[in-house]
Amino acid sequence: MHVYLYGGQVTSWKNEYGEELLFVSSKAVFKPPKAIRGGIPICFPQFGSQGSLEQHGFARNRLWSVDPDPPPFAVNNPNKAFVDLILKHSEEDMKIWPHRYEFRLRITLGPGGDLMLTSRIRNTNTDGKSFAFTFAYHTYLAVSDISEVRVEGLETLDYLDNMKDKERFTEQGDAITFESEVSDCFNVDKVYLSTPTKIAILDHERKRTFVLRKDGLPDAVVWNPWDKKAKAMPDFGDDEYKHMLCVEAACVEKPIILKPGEEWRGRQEISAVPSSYCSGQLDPQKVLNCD
Ligand SMILES: O=P(O)(O)OC[C@H]1O[C@@H](O)[C@H](O)[C@@H](O)[C@@H]1O
Repeated sequence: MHVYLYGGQVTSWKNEYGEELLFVSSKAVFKPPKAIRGGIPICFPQFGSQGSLEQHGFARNRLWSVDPDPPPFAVNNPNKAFVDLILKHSEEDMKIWPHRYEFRLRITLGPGGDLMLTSRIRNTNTDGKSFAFTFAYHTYLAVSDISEVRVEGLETLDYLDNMKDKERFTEQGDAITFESEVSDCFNVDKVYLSTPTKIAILDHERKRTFVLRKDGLPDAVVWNPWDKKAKAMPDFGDDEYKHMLCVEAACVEKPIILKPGEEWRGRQEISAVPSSYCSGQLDPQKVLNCD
């Protein structure tokens, strides 16, 4: 696992065979001012462009620190490998977001190779003011070929379509796939609302299933830029959209509000398992029910 202090960002997560499980663009730039294109950027205190801040907020392009003395978690498992990072308000940032906060991020590699991210965000305002924020773990999963991928767990849910002015739609009954017979441009950019806590991303070609579990984050974003948008992004290769999919545990529709002294927690855990191990016939119910 690799973690950058720049962005507090995980940029590499491998399985026991040394295979990379996260996508990072070959054109990614690992220094300011832009966020690193790939891995797991943290979107805070604003997801997307709805708000006064730059797209996805500023946490992803700030320099975080290693937290020397993190407050303990209620349950601490000594067998896990983890790193604690912290980001605090700066005088400069208070000009664009006038709040004091402490954002603690614990990145844990579980005994089975699972990747867990736990965020604890505390309002440390001294002026008695609450603040509101939206959030996402903008997770870039590495996939063999986007046309071989299926996402399960989001069927029949409502979503906001960022490609259609954030209009609200309801997903049809089937698992989500990423092929388009009608057009060669298939930019997917949807915010699924109030989703189940478990989502499965099946990569048929690689026979790998990512199981994403989340807590404190009601929504889930699914994004792939497809070819036209890929070409327009300077830090993204023209064909790289075929080998990635963003599935992001998020809180977008209803911002989180914290009073001074209050703390919020949001967690995302991903495991990568052989599809057969979990699902047999790639049966969605079996994938979602396995633990
Ligand atoms: O290029 P950025 O700022 O990293 O954003 C990438 C994408 O991130 C997704 O989460 C958003 O839903 C998309 O709208 C956006 O295009």
